Amino acid sequence: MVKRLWNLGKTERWKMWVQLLGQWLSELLVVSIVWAGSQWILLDKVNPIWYWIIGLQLLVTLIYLLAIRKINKNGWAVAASRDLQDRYLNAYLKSSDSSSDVMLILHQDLRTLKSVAIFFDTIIPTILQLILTGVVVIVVTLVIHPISLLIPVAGILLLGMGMGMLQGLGDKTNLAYIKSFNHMGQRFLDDFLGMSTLIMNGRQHHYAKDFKNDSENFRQKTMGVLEYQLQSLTIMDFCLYGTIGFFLLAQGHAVIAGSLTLTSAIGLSTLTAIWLIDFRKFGYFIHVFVSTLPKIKHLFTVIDDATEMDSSKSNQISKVNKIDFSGEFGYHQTLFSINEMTLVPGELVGLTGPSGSGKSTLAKTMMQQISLLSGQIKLNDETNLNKIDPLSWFKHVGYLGPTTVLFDGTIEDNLLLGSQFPNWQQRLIDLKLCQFVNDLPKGFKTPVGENGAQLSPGQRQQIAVARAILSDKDVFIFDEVTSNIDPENADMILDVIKHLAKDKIVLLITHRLADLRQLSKLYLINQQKLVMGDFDSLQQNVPKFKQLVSEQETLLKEAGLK
Ligand SMILES: Nc1ncnc2c1ncn2[C@@H]1O[C@H](COP(=O)(O)OP(=O)(O)OP(=O)(O)O)[C@@H](O)[C@H]1O
Repeated sequence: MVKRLWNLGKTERWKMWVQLLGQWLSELLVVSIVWAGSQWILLDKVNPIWYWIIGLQLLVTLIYLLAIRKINKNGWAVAASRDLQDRYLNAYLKSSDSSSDVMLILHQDLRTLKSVAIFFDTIIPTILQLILTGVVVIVVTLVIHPISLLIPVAGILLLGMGMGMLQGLGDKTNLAYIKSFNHMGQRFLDDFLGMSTLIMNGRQHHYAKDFKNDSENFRQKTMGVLEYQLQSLTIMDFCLYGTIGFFLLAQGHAVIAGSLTLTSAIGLSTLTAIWLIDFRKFGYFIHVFVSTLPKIKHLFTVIDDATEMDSSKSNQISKVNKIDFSGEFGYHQTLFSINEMTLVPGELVGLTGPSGSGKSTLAKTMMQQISLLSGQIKLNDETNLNKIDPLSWFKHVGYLGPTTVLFDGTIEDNLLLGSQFPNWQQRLIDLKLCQFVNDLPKGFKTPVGENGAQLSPGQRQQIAVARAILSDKDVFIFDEVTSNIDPENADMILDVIKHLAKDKIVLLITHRLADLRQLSKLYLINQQKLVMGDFDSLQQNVPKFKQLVSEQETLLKEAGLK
């Protein structure tokens, strides 16, 4: 996974190398100045090589700080984050349905996308800087006083062991914290939402006690996490600052013993201290990074799933003239099966059945949101739907469900979202759709309000149907579009759908009696099978259909609508 992250934003990666070089040389400049300064103060003369080293470091540092840093700032981090974001969003759009669970995951993923930049602008440069300084420390120490190298190496090993031991404890502490947080959140919400019921029943004191216990439990778990984090910091500090202290003592001892000059001891100590302080920074960043890793892994899973889907669904189609269905439909278990069903332009086909029988499942399968359990949906007698790229398929198919989605803007903005019609107003007149707009003072420029709040449900549905029709697809699926609106608007929309079906493939999913009566080709999901007929034949031959009809008639009578 680290390799995959490394490969993101490749073309801009050189900017990180420039940034790294600038940062690294400015860090080493401090060491060079201290080392040369100590020679100047203690020996009254400076080795000429320092002039060259300091001069070069100073030049690079100044160029970096004054010119490059401004232009180059985090160039790779920005490009790599954008690269990951593009790949993720592309994959997400290909594979999404818009259920609330998916929206929740999307929110989490977007947060991860924001936080992933730390990898490119901080963690990688810190690791590389650590390696570069490490090489300098090793080479210089081996040349000047090899035995001194043992101390930082031992300190780093000790640090690794300490952090490794804490890791296991950390997972347990974090899990306990998350559990108590979830529990507390649920309890709080339950109590809060049901407060008036609790008060009416005089039970608020009992729940207050529960709530108090939960908060105490939560407080303790939170303190546990804080304690653990402090312990980790203490161990890191103990190992690294302890190593620096011990190194200084050892250097002092070497100077007294005469095996090291004082100026070399000062130089080596400064260099090693800087290296160990970088380790301290790295320890913190890696902790942040490790906790983000599972979330980043999820982003790559979404991307990989979509890539896999892409390679198996690479076909395109120019026009849909025929759709044949055969197979089993459902989520994990078969809801119903189809032996044979064909949709062609020129005939309106209805689909009905009891609630939960799987009508919307068929629509979702056609929209490629779920897969067939077995069998196939064949297009134009030649291509299997599951081999068609979803984005290409959506150019040919339009779905409209019972819930209308309108966007804050004018009626015209909403109608023309996906419009292919240059002469769209004439098309609406021909269809006798959205005629209510003529009575509005601002006509098509009337604002609809958030999600169409300024319009009636029937008017909203007319706009949604009109928008679907103006997008000029080959195939239309209308799922209960006449169900939740007044009979007058529902009749008008049914007329429009019938008109549309004269030259388009149209499937109307409905249980509304007035619709069912007018459909000459009607499929009923009955006992997990599809039965075909028209209103009269189904009523005669299928008791379940007869029952559905009589239930609806009773409801209509009770509502005074019949
Ligand atoms: N995402 C899902 N995962 C698993 N099962 C689901 C999912 N969505 C729906 N179902 C189940 O599939 C079955 C059929 O649902 P579907 O929405 O297709 O029925 P329907 O005939 O359209 O019903 P209605 O007329 O009430 O809208 C139901 O039992 C439902 O609980």
